[in-house]
Amino acid sequence: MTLTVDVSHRQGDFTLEVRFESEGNLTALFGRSGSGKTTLVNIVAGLIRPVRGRVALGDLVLLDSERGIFVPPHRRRIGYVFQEGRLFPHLSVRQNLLYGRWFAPSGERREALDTVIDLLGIASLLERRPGSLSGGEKQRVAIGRALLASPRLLLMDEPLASLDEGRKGEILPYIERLRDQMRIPILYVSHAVGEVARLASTLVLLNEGRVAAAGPTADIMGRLDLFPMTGRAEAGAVLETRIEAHEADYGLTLLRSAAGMIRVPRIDMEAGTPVRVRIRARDVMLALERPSGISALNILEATVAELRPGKGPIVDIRLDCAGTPLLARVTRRSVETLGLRPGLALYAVVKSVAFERRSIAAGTEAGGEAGGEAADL
Ligand SMILES: Nc1ncnc2c1ncn2[C@@H]1O[C@H](COP(=O)(O)OP(=O)(O)OP(=O)(O)O)[C@@H](O)[C@H]1O
Repeated sequence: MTLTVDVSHRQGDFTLEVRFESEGNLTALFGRSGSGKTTLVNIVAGLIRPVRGRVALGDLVLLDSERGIFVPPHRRRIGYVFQEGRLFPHLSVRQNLLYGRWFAPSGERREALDTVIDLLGIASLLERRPGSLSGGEKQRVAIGRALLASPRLLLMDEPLASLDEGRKGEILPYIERLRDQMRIPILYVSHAVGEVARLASTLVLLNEGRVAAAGPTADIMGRLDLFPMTGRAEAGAVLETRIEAHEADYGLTLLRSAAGMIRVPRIDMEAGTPVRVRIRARDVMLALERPSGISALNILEATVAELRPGKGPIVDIRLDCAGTPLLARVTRRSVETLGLRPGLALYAVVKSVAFERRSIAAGTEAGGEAGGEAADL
């Protein structure tokens, strides 16, 4: 279902001027603090009425200032998951979930309680009170409560921001299942690049209240000009791959991608499963000749597409690996020594151990039917 947003708004000194369309199952709004993400989400939810604009979900118009249409928030049937779960502390998990279902119009309670409990793995928590749950468990219950209201759209505003790394890793697979198995579009706010790279089918990059770029996640992540906005330190390319085979003796998995075969630590999923991997620019080495006698297992043929000097000694490089962008970060000295320039053919070298669990995830199919668990390395 297409989400169309075209709005203008002013609050204090801040101007929001945003326009995008997304057909992805999970659209991430990504940008620095103060770029306007929460304002935009609140406009979509109907909590803020913008000066001008249009918001539509498929054929359903939620806002159209020209035609005088403004569907009030409680009529939009939009689920909202906040940074902290906001569960009712005096109700059990089961009661919290049933409270969510109360908002679903009768006859449209399509998300059966058991399905949601199973999807989010919260069966063992049902009789507990929120006070005794971990942060990750609370968020899973909050997502469940939102789902049971049969929303047309799910808004998730930094749902993992209050969790530590371990808890984030615990909840990400559930969000992936939600994305792949439920037919509810998700608008997901984050300023964590790893999270967005893993989850988003479409990425909308906001900068100072405007759309700096919007499109498929891999395309946006592969653009050097956006590094200042996506964050230089964590920058990396996203590759869509499929499991080719497992090398049981070595505990490795072989992935097929347009850029070539890639070996990563074992992923417990069947051959053929789509898997998305993120290769950080700082984990990629370059060689003019095919290296031999080297421990790194991944050697990909590439052509230099673009060089962009960063601060100090660093140069960011976009490579073209059979049409797929890969990013590398080397020193200015290496650029000179190797004579790196656009058009030069070379080899990109990536260690298998550079692929940590958090940089690998079950990928999304175009139709959103992928399913599968996140890689369990
Ligand atoms: N009620 C308000 N009145 C005036 N200015 C506001 C109001 N609410 C937000 N702003 C300003 O609007 C801008 C965008 O804020 P917003 O919360 O949408 O950003 P954000 O991208 O969600 O940031 P963060 O990641 O920190 O949550 C900020 O400059 C903020 O100070």
